[in-house]
Parts: sequence; C-alpha cells; structure tokens
Amino acid sequence: MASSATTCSSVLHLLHNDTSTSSLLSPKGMHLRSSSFSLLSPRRTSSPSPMIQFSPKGFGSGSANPLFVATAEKKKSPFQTEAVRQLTGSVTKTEGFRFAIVIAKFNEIVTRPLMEGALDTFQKYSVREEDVDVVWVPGCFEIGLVAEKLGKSGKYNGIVCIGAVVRGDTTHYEEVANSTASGVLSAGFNSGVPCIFGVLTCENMDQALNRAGGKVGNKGSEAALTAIEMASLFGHHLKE
Ligand SMILES: Nc1c(NC[C@H](O)[C@H](O)[C@H](O)CO)[nH]c(=O)[nH]c1=O
Ligand SMILES: CC(=O)[C@@H](O)COP(=O)(O)O
Repeated sequence: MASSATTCSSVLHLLHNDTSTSSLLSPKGMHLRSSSFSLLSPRRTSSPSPMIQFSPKGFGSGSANPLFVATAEKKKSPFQTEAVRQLTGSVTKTEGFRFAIVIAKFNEIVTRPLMEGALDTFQKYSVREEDVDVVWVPGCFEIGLVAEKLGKSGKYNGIVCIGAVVRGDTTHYEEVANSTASGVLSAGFNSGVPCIFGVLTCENMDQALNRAGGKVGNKGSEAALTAIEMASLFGHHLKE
C-alpha cells in the first residue's frame, strides 16, 4: 500500500521525468501553442507528450487517503491540435497602458519602499512616468474601496494595491488582513480591471522590511510586474 508520501513522490517523479512542459499544463495531453512571447510561456515541443492519466487508487483497499495517482502512458491524444491557443500576458508590450498604485500610509516605513519597487519595475518595463498615478489611503482597510473606484473610472489597465499589515497584540491584524484581501479581490471583480494584491501580511516588522527591499526582495516590484502581465492579458487577449 502506498503511503501518501510515496504516492506524492511518485507523482512528482512522473512529472519530473516528463520532458514536455506543455504536458504539465495540459492535463488532457493536448499540444498547446503559445500566442505571445511572454517570459511565462511554456516551451513549445514538437514531439508528442505522454498523456498523464489520473486514476483513483486506494479506495476500498485500506488506504486512508483517496489520492489520485498519476500513471504516465504513451498515448496519442485524439486532440492533435496545434490550434489550441494559450493566452498569456506579455510583460514586454506595455505601450499605452496606464496604472494606478493605491498605497496605505499605515506602516509607511514598509509601504514606501514597496511603492519605490513598483515604480522601478514600471520604469524598467517601459511604462511612462506620466502613465502611473499614486493614491495614498490611511490604511490597508481603505485600499479596496479606492481601488474599485479607480478601476471603474476606466482610466487604468491595472491597479497595484500596496500595504503592510503587521501583527499586533490583538485580533485586529486578522480583520485588517482578511478585509484587505477581500476588498482588493472585490475591486477587481466589480471593476473588471486587474487589481493586484501587493499587501504584506507579516508576523513582525522584520518580516515586512525583508520583503520591502530587504533579504526576501521587493514584493511591490513583483506586484507591478503582475499588473503589467494582467494588463497585457486583458488588453491584448481578453478584450470585449
Ligand atoms: N493595523 C493595520 C492597519 N490598521 C488600520 C486600518 O487599515 C484602517 O486604516 C483603520 O481601521 C480605519 O479604517 N492598517 C494597515 O495598513 N496595516 C496594519 O497593520
Ligand atoms: C495590527 C496593528 O498593527 C495594530 O493597529 C493593532 O495592534 P494591536 O493588535 O496590538 O491593537
């Protein structure tokens, strides 16, 4: 009987040995083609990839976990289709895009370097300075409302939400962190404009500073890159 650990490692092993990146992304073994030159586009392959089938194992055989185990099998997909398109945003085509950054003043010692990271990234990816607006709000809790308003204004292709929630003594942290995440998510859904979650939720200041240009990088910079990619996905591929 395979333990969960063995089962999982078998799955990983199978996936690892499959040299086709596209097969990892296409559970039906389809051959997919990329429609853009994004850094995130999977490698194309000309050789057929083995189809990965997932079959339930362990049900009724005494195994505690009804895990799905992958069994790789060389099979020609009935869907031999180079015509299936993969859509992904490009981070290199930023011309004409406008972005807003909504940033919390609370814990500004953390949020300001996050914003600087975001601005650096916009500049690096050729977004013009005049195409970025920065809107300051009192704290993270206020971010969602403002992001939604900006999204609905129709002026922006993406909105980067920046804040830092750092745990204190009470449950306040949970309320602010969860509400902020929900607010940013709702802002995106309600406005139809990608609203990116560049909000740190940390146990202490050290963790926060490490993610605002310290040892762990700059999450503001990552959020800006995500905004560019999403703006491209929407602007270049998902236009109504
Ligand atoms: N504790 C944190 C807050 N709290 C303030 C709230 O975000 C909000 O401004 C206030 O409750 C008024 O509505 N804000 C943060 O950005 N980070 C925190 O750690
Ligand atoms: C979460 C905070 O930073 C702070 O506003 C609340 O801290 P506390 O939980 O100690 O009242």
